[in-house]
Amino acid sequence: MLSLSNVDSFYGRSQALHDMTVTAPKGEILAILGRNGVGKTTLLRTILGLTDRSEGVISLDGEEISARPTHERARAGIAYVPQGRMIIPDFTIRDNILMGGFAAGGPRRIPDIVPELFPYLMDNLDRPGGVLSGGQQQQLAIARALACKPAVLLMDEPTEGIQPNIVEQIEEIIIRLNRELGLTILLVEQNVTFARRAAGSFVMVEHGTAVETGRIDLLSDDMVAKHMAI
Ligand SMILES: Nc1ncnc2c1ncn2[C@@H]1O[C@H](COP(=O)(O)OP(=O)(O)OP(=O)(O)O)[C@@H](O)[C@H]1O
Repeated sequence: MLSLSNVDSFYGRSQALHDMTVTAPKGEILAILGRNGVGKTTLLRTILGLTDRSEGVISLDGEEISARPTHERARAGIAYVPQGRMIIPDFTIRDNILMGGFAAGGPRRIPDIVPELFPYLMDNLDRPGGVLSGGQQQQLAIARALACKPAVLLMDEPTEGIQPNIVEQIEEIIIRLNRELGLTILLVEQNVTFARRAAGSFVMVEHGTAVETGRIDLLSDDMVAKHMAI
């Protein structure tokens, strides 16, 4: 279980999260919902200690991690699939994947699940990451995160900007990572239909705070219209 209690988070003097309290139950997907710019990415970055400063308590399986540096949070089992994927285009696909293991300080090897999930990546390990399509780069970002041997995956809009025919593949992989590997996933998602299908619980973010949170079947169309319609 990953939880935030009364967390504030700052970029310089600008406060982006206000009194954020939310829990991601172990082995479940938590959908993080809300309009653009409300603080969803900041919530993920705060969990990893990537904003300038934060206050409040962040705990993983009952252990407080809020005071720890980012690399120790990675070693504690939290991996990040950032918005925009952040592939290094000149590095090979192999090296992009192995970078994830480097973050966690573990052995540098490609995780066993990667050939099964992403055969295309395995067949092209020596090619540069930059030749991949958006969807393939998203697969690579997920493979890189898995190399960290995570218990918790933070995923930021993983299907954004991806060709429609690949979106479904990525969605199925997210569900498999949760159902088959038991990963706890915090998923920033604009697609409410997919969030309802994949997630066990949700948090609706507005102005940097959780305005609604609960089991996913309590996510009403009214809440979606109120907090997500443009
Ligand atoms: N590096 C930064 N420095 C200063 N302010 C930032 C920085 N990153 C984000 N912000 C501000 O923090 C607030 C929350 O942004 P954030 O990116 O977390 O929102 P979001 O809900 O993830 O939006 P989107 O859906 O567009 O990614 C915004 O007001 C944004 O301008």
